[in-house]
Amino acid sequence: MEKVLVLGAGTMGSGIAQVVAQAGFPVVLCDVEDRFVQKGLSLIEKNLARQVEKGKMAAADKEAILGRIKTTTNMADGADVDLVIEAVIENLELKINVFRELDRTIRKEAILASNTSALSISALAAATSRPEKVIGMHFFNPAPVMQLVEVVKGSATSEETFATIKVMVEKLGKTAVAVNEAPGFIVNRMLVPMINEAAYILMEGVASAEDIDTAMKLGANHPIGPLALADMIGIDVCLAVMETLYAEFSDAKYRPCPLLRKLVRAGYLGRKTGKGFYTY
Ligand SMILES: CC(=O)CC(=O)SCCNC(=O)CCNC(=O)[C@H](O)C(C)(C)COP(=O)(O)OP(=O)(O)OC[C@H]1O[C@@H](n2cnc3c(N)ncnc32)[C@H](O)[C@@H]1OP(=O)(O)O
Ligand SMILES: NC(=O)C1=CN([C@@H]2O[C@H](COP(=O)(O)OP(=O)(O)OC[C@H]3O[C@@H](n4cnc5c(N)ncnc54)[C@H](O)[C@@H]3O)[C@@H](O)[C@H]2O)C=CC1
Repeated sequence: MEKVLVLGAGTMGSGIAQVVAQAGFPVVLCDVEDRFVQKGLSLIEKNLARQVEKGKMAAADKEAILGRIKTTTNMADGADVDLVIEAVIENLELKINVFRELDRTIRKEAILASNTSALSISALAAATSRPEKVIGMHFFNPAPVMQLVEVVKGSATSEETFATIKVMVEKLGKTAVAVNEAPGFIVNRMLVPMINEAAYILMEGVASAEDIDTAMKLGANHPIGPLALADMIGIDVCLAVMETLYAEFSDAKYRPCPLLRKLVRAGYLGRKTGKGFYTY
């Protein structure tokens, strides 16, 4: 693996680009508009500056990492990469279109990976002429901190592609777990229904947001409470995961909490919009 294109410079794309550049690989970071790319880049700069301030990183290393990140709004600037990590919004139709375009634009030898939270890798692969080179590479938020990457095999993913990505995950300093495609993979199938249940507890007036979060921090030793976590993930992403689980399993136990929908409709998506279950 020599060069990587990260598509989408939001919460995850920016964090993933940082991880890849920090591991020494050149990165092309692409989003649809320059202001989104610049926002992602400034997030990376802020994270690296914090590491320098804490004495955990040399200032020269920060500059070297930033020097490895090239920004663009034109996917074709990454045409010669070895790996694409797609991190655009969690919408199947959009991702299918993106994979169709990637397949046309990026050299045929490249692996096309998706950071999708819950969607079908096989559906994305079917939009390309190289389904054996399409795979899930699911990072966790915040990507620079969280150790896990779920490596998700779709119906057509080859063992060679899986092995290459597993080695890449190790080079990024992370731990891979192997997943045979299923809605929500491993973590989100358990974690997001828990967040959904916390939203129901709030909606039913059983407890306040603060008390729900305190309960799970002190009663279950979670690092942050489920509602604060939802704000960190993005309430739109949580809702999209629940909708995928509900539709794919056709099982009422995954029904999305109406409060999630109400917050998303209001534009209260969490930290990224300054308001969600909490105000920032
Ligand atoms: C939706 C999906 O598809 C999948 C998902 O991602 S689900 C979400 C998975 N993530 C989680 O469950 C996260 C749960 N929360 C946590 O683990 C912790 O609260 C946390 C790591 C996020 C923050 O830890 P904390 O102890 O509360 O705060 P803090 O002391 O400020 O941060 C700890 C470290 O993380 C770093 N950090 C925190 N937020 C960060 C961010 N957004 N980006 C980069 N680094 C960050 C801090 O700089 C700090 O680094 P050092 O140890 O090097 O100093
Ligand atoms: N937020 C989280 O905690 C996690 C999210 N994910 C997944 O990662 C993906 C991205 O999520 P976030 O970063 O949270 O979303 P986000 O909303 O923060 O960022 C998405 C970015 O994609 C851009 N985008 C949209 N269409 C595009 C296109 N055609 N080409 C290039 N860029 C495009 C948007 O402009 C935006 O900047 C989703 O699939 C999500 O489910 C995975 C792990 C954790």
